[in-house]
Amino acid sequence: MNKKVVIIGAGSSGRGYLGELLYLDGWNVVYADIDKALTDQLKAKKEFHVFKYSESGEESVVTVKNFEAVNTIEDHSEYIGHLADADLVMTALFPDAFEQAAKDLAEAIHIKRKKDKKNWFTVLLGANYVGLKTDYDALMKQELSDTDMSYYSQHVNMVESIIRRINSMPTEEQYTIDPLSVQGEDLSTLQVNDDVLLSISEESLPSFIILENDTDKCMKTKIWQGNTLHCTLAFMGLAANKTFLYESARDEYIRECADKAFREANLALTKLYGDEIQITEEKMKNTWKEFTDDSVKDWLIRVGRNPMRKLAKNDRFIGPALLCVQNGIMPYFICKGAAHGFLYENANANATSDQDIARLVKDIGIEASISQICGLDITKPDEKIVYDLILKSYQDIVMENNRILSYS
Ligand SMILES: NC(=O)c1ccc[n+]([C@@H]2O[C@H](COP(=O)([O-])OP(=O)(O)OC[C@H]3O[C@@H](n4cnc5c(N)ncnc54)[C@H](O)[C@@H]3O)[C@@H](O)[C@H]2O)c1
Ligand SMILES: O=P(O)(O)OC[C@@H](O)[C@@H](O)[C@H](O)[C@H](O)CO
Repeated sequence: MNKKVVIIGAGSSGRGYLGELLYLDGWNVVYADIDKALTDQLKAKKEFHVFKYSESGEESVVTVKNFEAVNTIEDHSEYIGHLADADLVMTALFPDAFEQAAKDLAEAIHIKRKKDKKNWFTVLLGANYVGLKTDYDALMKQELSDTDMSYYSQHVNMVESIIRRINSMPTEEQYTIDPLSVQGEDLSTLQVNDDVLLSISEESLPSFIILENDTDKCMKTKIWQGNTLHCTLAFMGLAANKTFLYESARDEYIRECADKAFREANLALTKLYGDEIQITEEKMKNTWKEFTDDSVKDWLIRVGRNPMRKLAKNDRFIGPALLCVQNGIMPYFICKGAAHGFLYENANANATSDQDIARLVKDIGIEASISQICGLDITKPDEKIVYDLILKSYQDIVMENNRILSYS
């Protein structure tokens, strides 16, 4: 009999990456999502398409079938029941959903403890987030009673994984074929911390898993340099009214800035992890080949989405910028990318100031906005350098924009 896996979060990564690989690997997948429109469509259509593009731009399409879908609110008890008897649970969520996911996992753990289930409960955590396991563990501690906590320590294994495949919303053409479709790369592996072997044997794991012994390093070297470059392209591209990532990467000036931001971050990370992670020119060339290619039409609004999260202290700009300063490296281009994030205007008129940084800057000023969003304490010398670099860069961009306007 096929084994059952529940994926919490059936978005681009949940269904378009994890779900697709699990389907090809023969697992019974249950998609659990809070978005009713999405779960209704998954229930009704019973299939979706994943458009994948290889490095050389070749397209392949997988039609994913044989799954169940539950809404985490409307079908709550059915959802918790699935969690409680799944062989494996995976998450593909943004940080603002971690707390709710922890509550739901705690409910399932309570049921398992009451039923005296002695089998291990394995949860593979997925998100672009440095400190993923530590923060989930803390959330679980908050949600569980003492008795459930003791069950948790003996029978629950929460393990970090690295969601790496770039997956985006469909193009208009793909949307017409299938509104549930996802477009992205064809990466067919998932890195998972080898702590997973505490609760599952290697043979019982999905075959596409690659075991890693230091996922914190994997996460930092992903978010604090790859995503730094990616988001610099997004913030600068959006400020220049571009739509797709490849357009931004083909702009010589933007590409140069993102390239230099990556190199600053890479240099800082080598101080942490040694020269073995130093980027080679060949790798850099491949990166630019990939990002200037227009096979995957990745939307800049997706890559730059939720700029406040991305400008937070532990994320893709301030994380590597502080590491640079601590190691005597000036994070000039990282801070330039960050500064462009403060221009981010959400096109949706109903967007809250939580989504619309430009509006917050108008309301409270750039200085307070940088301190508040980036969590920088200007009484600390290292943090003051990063704060100043972002502030000066922002002022420079605004002055330059005004100059262009006044001469045109
Ligand atoms: N898309 C990518 O290229 C990519 C690559 C690497 C990492 N990631 C990371 O993967 C995670 C998911 O990203 P995505 O691109 O799939 O986003 P997405 O917006 O496509 O999907 C997230 C899904 O989570 C659902 N959700 C929100 N709260 C929930 C809850 N409490 N319970 C269940 N479902 C809930 C949303 O309705 C949505 O369908 C993020 O942390 C992202 O940074 C994405
Ligand atoms: O998912 P976010 O919002 O944290 O970041 C947007 C993109 O940079 C990200 O999804 C990348 O596509 C991904 O991290 C590539 O592995």
